[in-house]
Amino acid sequence: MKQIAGKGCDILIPSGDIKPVWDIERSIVTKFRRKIWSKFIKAIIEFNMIQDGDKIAVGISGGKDSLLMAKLFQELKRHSKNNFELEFICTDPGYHENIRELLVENCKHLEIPIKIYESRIFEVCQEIAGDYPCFMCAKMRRGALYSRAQELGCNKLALGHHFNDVIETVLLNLFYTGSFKSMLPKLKSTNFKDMELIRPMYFIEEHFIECYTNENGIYPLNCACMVAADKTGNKRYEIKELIEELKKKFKDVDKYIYTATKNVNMDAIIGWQKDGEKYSYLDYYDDED
Ligand SMILES: Nc1ncnc2c1ncn2[C@@H]1O[C@H](COP(=O)(O)OP(=O)(O)OP(=O)(O)O)[C@@H](O)[C@H]1O
Repeated sequence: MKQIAGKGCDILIPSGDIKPVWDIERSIVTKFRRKIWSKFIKAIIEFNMIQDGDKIAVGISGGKDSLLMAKLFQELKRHSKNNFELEFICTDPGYHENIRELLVENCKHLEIPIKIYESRIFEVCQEIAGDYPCFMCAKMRRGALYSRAQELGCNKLALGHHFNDVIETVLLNLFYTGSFKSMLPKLKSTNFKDMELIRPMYFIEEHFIECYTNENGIYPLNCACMVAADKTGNKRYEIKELIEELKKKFKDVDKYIYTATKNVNMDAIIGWQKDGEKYSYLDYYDDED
């Protein structure tokens, strides 16, 4: 499988065989209770992500993050006071047949009742997105997931972005677009009426997702992209490395990057954007006398 993965991707290969599903589920509320389960619950509560009557489409790409997210939601449904329904959906963007087989086998073993929908996303990106297919691919996948979710009567779409995705996004925006912008834990869709996107893994650190995956012998889809492999230098990996380097000298730098997104001091900001409009602090400078 390794030769199918994109260049520059981290490959997660478990050291042992996959454990029985019962053990895997138990590990979430025992060994990984503090580092994974509690963080999942914290995000759901802090950002008020689930309400009675919700029908949530859980996006499963087959990677480590979304496979864990599926198990977390199943566990939550078993214990939650909230009355909500779940659908597990995958848009197959054109995975290699071995990759698709791995996805199906994993979901079977993990008892995730996945619904897989065909699409030609990789093919389309290959044809028309030139040297930078990632942005287009992500947008198309998101659109396809929203459509499927809506067809299934869902009002929410859950994605498996985790804590490291969040802080890497903050730095990517800072360094490569010159803007201070985060990834929000939930947001309303602008294109799909009454649909909301939620990111319940917002506080879970990637390292613990890797530990859980490895410890349970799960072989997830590792960077199943068939398009971008040789085209783009992956900036996200560079940022990941940079954060790791910084952490050697300043252990909590990751926590501080996140905290900064909650502590923007508008009295010390030169300019900002809101609802597509640009503002400058000078617009208000003389009002403050
Ligand atoms: N083809 C897909 N079908 C369903 N959901 C998807 C698909 N691609 C992405 N997603 C959802 O969007 C999230 C973020 O996608 P991204 O491509 O950034 O994945 P990732 O960080 O590699 O996560 P994962 O380990 O779950 O693949 C995934 O965790 C998953 O919830």
